[in-house]
Amino acid sequence: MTTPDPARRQVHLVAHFPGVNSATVWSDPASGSQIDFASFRHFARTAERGLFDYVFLAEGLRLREHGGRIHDLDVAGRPATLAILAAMASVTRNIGVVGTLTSTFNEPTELARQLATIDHLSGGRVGWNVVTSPDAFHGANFRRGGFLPYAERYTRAEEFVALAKALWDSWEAGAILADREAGRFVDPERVHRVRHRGPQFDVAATSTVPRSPQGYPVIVQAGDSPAGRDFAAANAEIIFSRHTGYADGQQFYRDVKGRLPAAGRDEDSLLILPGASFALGDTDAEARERAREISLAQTSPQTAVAWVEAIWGRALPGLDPDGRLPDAEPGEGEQRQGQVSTRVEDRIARAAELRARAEAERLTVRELVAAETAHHTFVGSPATIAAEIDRYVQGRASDGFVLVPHLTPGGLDEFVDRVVPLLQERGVFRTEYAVDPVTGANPTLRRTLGLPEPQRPDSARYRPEGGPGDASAAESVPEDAAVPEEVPA
Ligand SMILES: Cc1cc2nc3c(=O)[nH]c(=O)nc-3n(C[C@H](O)[C@H](O)[C@H](O)COP(=O)(O)O)c2cc1C
Repeated sequence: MTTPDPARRQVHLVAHFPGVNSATVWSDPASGSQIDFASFRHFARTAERGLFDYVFLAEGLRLREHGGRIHDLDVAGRPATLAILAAMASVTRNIGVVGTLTSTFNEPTELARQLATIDHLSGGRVGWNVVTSPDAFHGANFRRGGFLPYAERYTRAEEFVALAKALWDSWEAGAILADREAGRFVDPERVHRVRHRGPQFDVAATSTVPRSPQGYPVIVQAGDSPAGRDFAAANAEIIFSRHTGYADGQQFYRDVKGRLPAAGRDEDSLLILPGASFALGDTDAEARERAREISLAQTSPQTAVAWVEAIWGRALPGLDPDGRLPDAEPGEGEQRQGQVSTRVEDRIARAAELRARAEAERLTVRELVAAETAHHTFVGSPATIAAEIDRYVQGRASDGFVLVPHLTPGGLDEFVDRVVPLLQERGVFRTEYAVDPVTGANPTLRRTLGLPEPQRPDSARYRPEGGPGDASAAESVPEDAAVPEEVPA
């Protein structure tokens, strides 16, 4: 084990709890529960043993459906994010805990309070992955039903995050006096009400929670459109991306980092971490064989048929997973709901492409689906995978990876045991967390990530005599600053 080499870009690693979905091999005898606390504890502690930056949860607000029925790969459930973050924080000490929570269906004051609370309980180790949620299928879960028009989802996200930050910043340092002699606990002059009027929210709120040890939770974003990228450049400190190819990753990296100067930010204030899966073996050949086995295990006969039906947009009764693709042409219906990746623009062209591949490679339906959905980013021996991760980071194709193992909860263990030491030997991965040598205090998540702590806005902005500050930023201001009656559009 060597110390990190300051001349080389450092790798960031995130552990994505796999739960149960189409990439998880739940039928493997080594697979455990996706909901028992023991699974979350094992996974979070393994990631902490591997000195990962944080452990991560995606969010699914509604069980997927296929052909109007619950899609079985979601039946096992998707437990709620905040409770799991708190639980994982309580059994770890230094690693960050980051959860996905939609800005489309939550309310800012309540969500800001929940996140700030866990940020305090964990010693400043929390992050929030702000997503805008995919569609009206999920929207039907909520009070207003339906969905927002696409563009409005990002304007709502902007307003949501601005309001959350105003609340998180609304307690000044030193607001808690705890002065026994004077009998004063809080200095009310230093706790500011936030008055916000905007197209999405009209709120007069006070935060019930002081600023956290890292200021406020780290903001993560996952969304790929130009609007999503602009939102990230203005608001996020991390992007969870889908761009796992090397050249594609470099292009995405340049694009997003190129948007930062317009937002007054520098390159290192935003980290780009694509999702990645891996198949390890003692040798590269053994790893390739293992990757093939995993893809086949991920594609049960039922999964293969459901995948083809989702592309074909219709039920295909009698389709043999060990036989050929159907002769019938695709329909126009939506067979699958709640899964963005199965939507197809031109079904007939896609069907022709699949038929051509199956014929050329002499593949059965199941083999074809396994080949089409195989998405291991890293396949090889520990040395090969460590070298590959290092290449991506030095080549600015990413700042590291969000690793998604195929087994819950033990799928990360071999990566921690076999690949992490090799990254450390290369001098590109930490060999310890930055625990305070005097107090023993844990590092905040921002510190672990090497991100600057957010500066609290100048207190003058919070006082009537200081004026409202920048009027263009006055959509979300403390109530005791002058607030315009109407927020300019
Ligand atoms: C890598 C990645 C992960 C995502 N994870 C989630 C998730 O866990 N839950 C969710 O509701 N949406 C998730 N989304 C969806 C985004 O929030 C967003 O709704 C979607 O990508 C459409 O926005 P876009 O057009 O800007 O990409 C994810 C998107 C990406 C790219």
